[in-house]
Amino acid sequence: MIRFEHVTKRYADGTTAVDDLSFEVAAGELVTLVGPSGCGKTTTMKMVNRLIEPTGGRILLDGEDIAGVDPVELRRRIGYVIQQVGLFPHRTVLDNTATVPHLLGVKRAEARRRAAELLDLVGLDPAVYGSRYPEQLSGGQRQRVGVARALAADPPVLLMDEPFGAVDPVVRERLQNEFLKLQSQVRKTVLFVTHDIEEAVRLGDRIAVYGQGSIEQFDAPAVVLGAPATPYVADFVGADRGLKRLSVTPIEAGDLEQPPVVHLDDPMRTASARLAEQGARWAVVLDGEDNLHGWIPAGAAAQDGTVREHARRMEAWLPVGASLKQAFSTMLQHDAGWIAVLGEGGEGRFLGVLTPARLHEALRRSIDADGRRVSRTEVDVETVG
Ligand SMILES: Nc1ncnc2c1ncn2[C@@H]1O[C@H](COP(=O)(O)OP(=O)(O)OP(=O)(O)O)[C@@H](O)[C@H]1O
Repeated sequence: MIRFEHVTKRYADGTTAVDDLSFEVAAGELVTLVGPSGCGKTTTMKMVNRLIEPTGGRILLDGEDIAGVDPVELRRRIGYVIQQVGLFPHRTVLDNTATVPHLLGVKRAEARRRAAELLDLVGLDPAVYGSRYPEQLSGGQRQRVGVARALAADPPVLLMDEPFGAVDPVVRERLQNEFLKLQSQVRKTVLFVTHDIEEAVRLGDRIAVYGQGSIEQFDAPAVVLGAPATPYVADFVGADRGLKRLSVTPIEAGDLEQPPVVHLDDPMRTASARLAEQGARWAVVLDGEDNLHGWIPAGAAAQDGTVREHARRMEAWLPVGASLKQAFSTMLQHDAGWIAVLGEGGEGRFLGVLTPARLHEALRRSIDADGRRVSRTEVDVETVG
């Protein structure tokens, strides 16, 4: 969708901001450009909507060299969100959002109707906020209007330059989550500039880590964190990259342990025998439909009645595909030594359990797999103890 071919930008004073840059962003993909101040991120971005012209190479949009496209026409296909949103101070939130479609010839009523829908989509009730003026909004709300406005003309491409840079960390995280949800619905092709590696990792399908004017690594977040391509990237992503990586590494079925499983209607005698046979300290309890009910400790091995009378509920569970960070956090939240993992969507069947040891193994296996570019199931890890 967006393709950089050997793009260079040398400013008049001789500064080379971007040097022989080549990369591609697929349709519907969100790529974050991350790197220290002055490394050329904004220059890269502004070349896409021709606010800056490259001095070498070319940029293709949907296969078309943008050098031959009229800049005004080009910008209609590209939404642009920046840190200081630049809303019109004397226009209401609704009119701010409706401006571009209206300029493009959409009838005023229709443009306003669409603007109200978009405000809703970014989490601002149009009935409450639509008639306000920008100065009557918080910083986070202004950024949301900026995103709604950029989406108003329904462009296939979005350029976002530190859009959440000026709000406090809590609001920032909320905006990031909302934006991810929004992106899963609208699936724009997005180039997103940030200097914050956490933000880059959370949002990006892939990340471009910039050195000085060039890309040091262009990969999925988990790969950048698990297998940094150069010492520079390792240093940039930080010493705690293992911890950051937890949040971008999903739980896979192959990571799970299979404890003894009993059913609610099993006689206790059967359950006790199964626990003893496997030398287990607890078993997972499923109901008649094989859905997770809870667990039963070996200590409750009374011989009378059914499992139902002794089973305990289990709240610590996650769907497969949730992140290892969520798994760790769920363990801590429920003070649980393990969590149950269910099929897709969380309503699925019981797949197995994740223990701290298994979590650690999963992390090591996925780092190794990314480093060697093989699938996680192909990796064996040796464990200590
Ligand atoms: N108009 C200009 N003339 C000369 N040099 C420029 C110009 N604009 C940017 N530069 C230089 O080009 C380099 C890259 O700038 P750019 O704004 O792309 O960096 P950035 O990675 O976006 O930085 P930041 O995160 O601080 O915004 C910097 O060294 C900058 O000083």
